Amino acid sequence: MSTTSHKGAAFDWADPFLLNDQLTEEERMIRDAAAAFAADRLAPRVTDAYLNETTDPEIFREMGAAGLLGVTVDDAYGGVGASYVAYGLVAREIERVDSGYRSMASVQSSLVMFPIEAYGSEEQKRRYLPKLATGEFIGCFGLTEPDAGSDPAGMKTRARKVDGGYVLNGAKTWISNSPIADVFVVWAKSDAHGGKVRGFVLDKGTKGLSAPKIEGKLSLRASITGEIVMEDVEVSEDALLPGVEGMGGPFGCLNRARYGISWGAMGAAEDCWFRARQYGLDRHQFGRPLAATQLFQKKLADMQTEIALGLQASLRVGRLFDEGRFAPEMISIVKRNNCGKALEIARMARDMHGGNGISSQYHVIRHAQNLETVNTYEGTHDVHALILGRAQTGIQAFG
Ligand SMILES: Cc1cc2nc3c(=O)[nH]c(=O)nc-3n(C[C@H](O)[C@H](O)[C@H](O)COP(=O)(O)OP(=O)(O)OC[C@H]3O[C@@H](n4cnc5c(N)ncnc54)[C@H](O)[C@@H]3O)c2cc1C
Repeated sequence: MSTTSHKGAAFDWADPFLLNDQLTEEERMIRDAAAAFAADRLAPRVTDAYLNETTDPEIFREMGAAGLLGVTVDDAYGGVGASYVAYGLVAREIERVDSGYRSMASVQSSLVMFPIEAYGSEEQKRRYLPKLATGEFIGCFGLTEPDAGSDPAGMKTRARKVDGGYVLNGAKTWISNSPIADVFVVWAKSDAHGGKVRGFVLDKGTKGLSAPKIEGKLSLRASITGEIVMEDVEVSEDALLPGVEGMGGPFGCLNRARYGISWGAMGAAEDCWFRARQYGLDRHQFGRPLAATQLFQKKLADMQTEIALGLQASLRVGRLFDEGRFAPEMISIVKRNNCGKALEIARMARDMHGGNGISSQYHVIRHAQNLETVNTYEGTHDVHALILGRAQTGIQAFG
């Protein structure tokens, strides 16, 4: 990295606010392990996976072996027991390669392991968490439905109480990992609990449970997505997550995943920024490098600025998370802004690569396509604006 001395202070163009210095030794070690894993195991596979729309389930086992699943989960259950900042750093390194790979890991850690750890019985924790941590089990999280996306409380999935358990009926859609999942965390309105939303943990192979793949995605193609169809799925009482009732259950999980996404999106943006810079130095037009032009440098400055600010904001929210002082609105700020800025940066990097920018070999268009999804899932850019508008005005504008 080039450093320029100025009155004794060093400026590292790639780390303008010296984020590295603000991390603990453990956080740096976890980040470096994730970076090495991403470079060695993920980067060589991603172009083929993306072009062929294939997801190798083995990646979960490899992530587990590298200690990248359940980063914040208690080590007594197979997790790493590290900080939320460490979790964010892992997301950043994985998404530097591809948002789809980060999605696979985010779902496993924040949307499946977290609710089982936070809301599950001791028996559920012991049964699922260690195998989810090693990647032997793959998890998915079913909240979104065909008619309930931004408004998940409008879900139609129902759990009907029967002797010794429940019968579930309904359909979930756009569910990451579902076609290859062993463990399904699904949310349903339960008649035994006054119609309140409850969480259930279902096992693959249960009668009436299926998870067809959604074909033809032009974004996030390295991460498999499917439906969850539940037709009279009968489960015993011990499938219910006992520790939570109402929409606070799924939102507790989403808070964590969204926070991780705020870091991840910046990882994808950094990859685009670094690639655009290098391309500008290497590519000559009109007898000089593209990087010698003012317009090119202005674009690099915009990228550097947004990424430096975005990472610093995510670090702050992560520290507040670790201190138990976070509010969901803080997460809306960083999820919304970092995803929106990352998408702009990826599109800009695509443009700066000219015609080469549309080739899979240069990676930037893949990031741009992926970030379209990242900007939409886990609360769209606009819905997070409405959450922040409500916080300021006291008026809910959702509908
Ligand atoms: C690849 C992929 C993976 C996903 N993985 C999962 C998963 O693992 N689990 C899961 O449960 N879900 C998952 N999702 C679903 C995702 O969370 C939803 O797509 C998202 O919540 C948006 O819902 P929707 O698609 O129904 O859009 P809609 O809610 O129909 O929104 C459409 C548009 O309308 C806007 N809009 C909505 N309401 C308002 C309003 N009140 N005011 C103004 N504008 C509004 C939105 O901002 C958006 O621009 C995934 C989605 C994708 C694409």
